[in-house]
Amino acid sequence: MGDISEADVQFLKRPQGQDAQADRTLTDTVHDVIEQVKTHGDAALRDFSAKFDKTVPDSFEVSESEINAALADLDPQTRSDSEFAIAQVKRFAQAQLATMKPLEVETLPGVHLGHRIIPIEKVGCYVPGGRYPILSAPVMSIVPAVVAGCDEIIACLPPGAHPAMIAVCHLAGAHRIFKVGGAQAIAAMAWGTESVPVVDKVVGPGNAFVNEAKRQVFGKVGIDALAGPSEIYVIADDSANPQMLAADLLAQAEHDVHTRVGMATTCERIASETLSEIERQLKTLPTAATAGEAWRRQGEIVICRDEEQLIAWADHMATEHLQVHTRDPHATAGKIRNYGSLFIGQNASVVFSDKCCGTNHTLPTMAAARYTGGLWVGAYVKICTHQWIDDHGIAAIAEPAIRQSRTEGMQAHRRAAEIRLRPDEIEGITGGKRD
Ligand SMILES: NC(=O)c1ccc[n+]([C@@H]2O[C@H](COP(=O)([O-])OP(=O)(O)OC[C@H]3O[C@@H](n4cnc5c(N)ncnc54)[C@H](O)[C@@H]3O)[C@@H](O)[C@H]2O)c1
Ligand SMILES: N[C@H](CO)Cc1c[nH]c[nH+]1
Repeated sequence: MGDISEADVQFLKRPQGQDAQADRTLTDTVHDVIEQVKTHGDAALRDFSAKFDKTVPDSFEVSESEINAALADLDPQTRSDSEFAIAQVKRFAQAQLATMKPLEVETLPGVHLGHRIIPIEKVGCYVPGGRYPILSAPVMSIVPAVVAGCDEIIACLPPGAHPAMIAVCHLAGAHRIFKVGGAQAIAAMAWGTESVPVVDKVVGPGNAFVNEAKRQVFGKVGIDALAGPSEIYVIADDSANPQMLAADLLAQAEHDVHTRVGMATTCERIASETLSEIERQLKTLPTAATAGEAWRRQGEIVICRDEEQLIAWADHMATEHLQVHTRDPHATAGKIRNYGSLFIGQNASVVFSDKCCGTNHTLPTMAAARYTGGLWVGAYVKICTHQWIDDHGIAAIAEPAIRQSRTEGMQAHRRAAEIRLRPDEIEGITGGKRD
């Protein structure tokens, strides 16, 4: 398993290729945004807000009265649904945090090693808000930071975002909220401006500009993962329901014309029925302009020989969301390695995780699931090791360190080890005869 390519499977529908020129333009645009924000601070934020968001707020920071107004205007049912989502995400994050334990272990007599779990002090949560007011987005980025115990949690969202988004940022637990969007928000949180404070780590999903900016500021600040335009993949056998598959694929396709959606199946009937069903459902979908374009550009349907090939293909795609619609979905799921989050069986639609079931909806895209999972409470803490060595331990650990340092020609390292084993004997340090 593992080595599989497009030549091994049959395509009923292929996605269009990536546009390399568009990728280069994105990189250059974002580089310019970051440099301008780094050099000119708030003045650059004002320029980019005018250019990309067509609105410049009087103040980038959301005031207490704006928060209160946003809370007052929040429809009670919407508030209670958001509070439900907050509670669900909090419960799961708390349970996940409880699996992370501090460690103290004596690996040799006298050699004590351990780690502590330390919350990151300042985190910046990017809350996407360009196309849709995704009310669960602030919940996913902010609630785990609260659970982790971060001291300073700020949120940035586009200046045109719906006020309900501000209200949910507040309900989720953000300490300060800023109306700055896109790459300029990421640059502001990484480098700081007169209005926006520097953070230690930037988290959260966003469009291609936001993700390219996260990639470019990585190093100056930490980032969670690249969580770009949404993706969904479904693997299915002949037991699947094409109407459900089409509905799930279109649900992600409505995000963005860059959304990658696809399915692989061992059953040609399911493949062609899903293809027709997508076209049928698009006719009545109010967001068909975006969803239809995403499907035409990025949609794919693949036919695989058998379940083994289906699993190899899913691992090859390493998509953000992977739904498993087979007769024994738990057995199939247990064999898959690469996914941002796994949705096992027909009832587990991505839409539930998107909104409120409690797993985090911020997940790796662009095949980053090969090397990372999604945003979680663990992304807001550092696991930092420590050690202490008593007199028994010195005897066990110093000799190999001395020999290794000598072999490497690292004489200062050798001396620093030896002074602890034979304190009076080191020439050049304690006046002894040994060097
Ligand atoms: N992977 C995940 O976990 C996940 C979760 C939620 C949302 N998403 C994705 O987040 C994205 C949200 O995108 P969005 O656009 O609605 O909101 P967004 O907040 O990510 O981006 C809006 C910002 O983009 C900037 N922008 C717009 N056009 C620009 C241009 N031409 N040049 C430079 N900057 C520009 C603007 O400043 C604006 O504030 C979608 O692609 C969605 O699929 C992903
Ligand atoms: N599917 C997105 C993550 O890729 C999250 C989301 C929430 N609501 C709708 N979508």
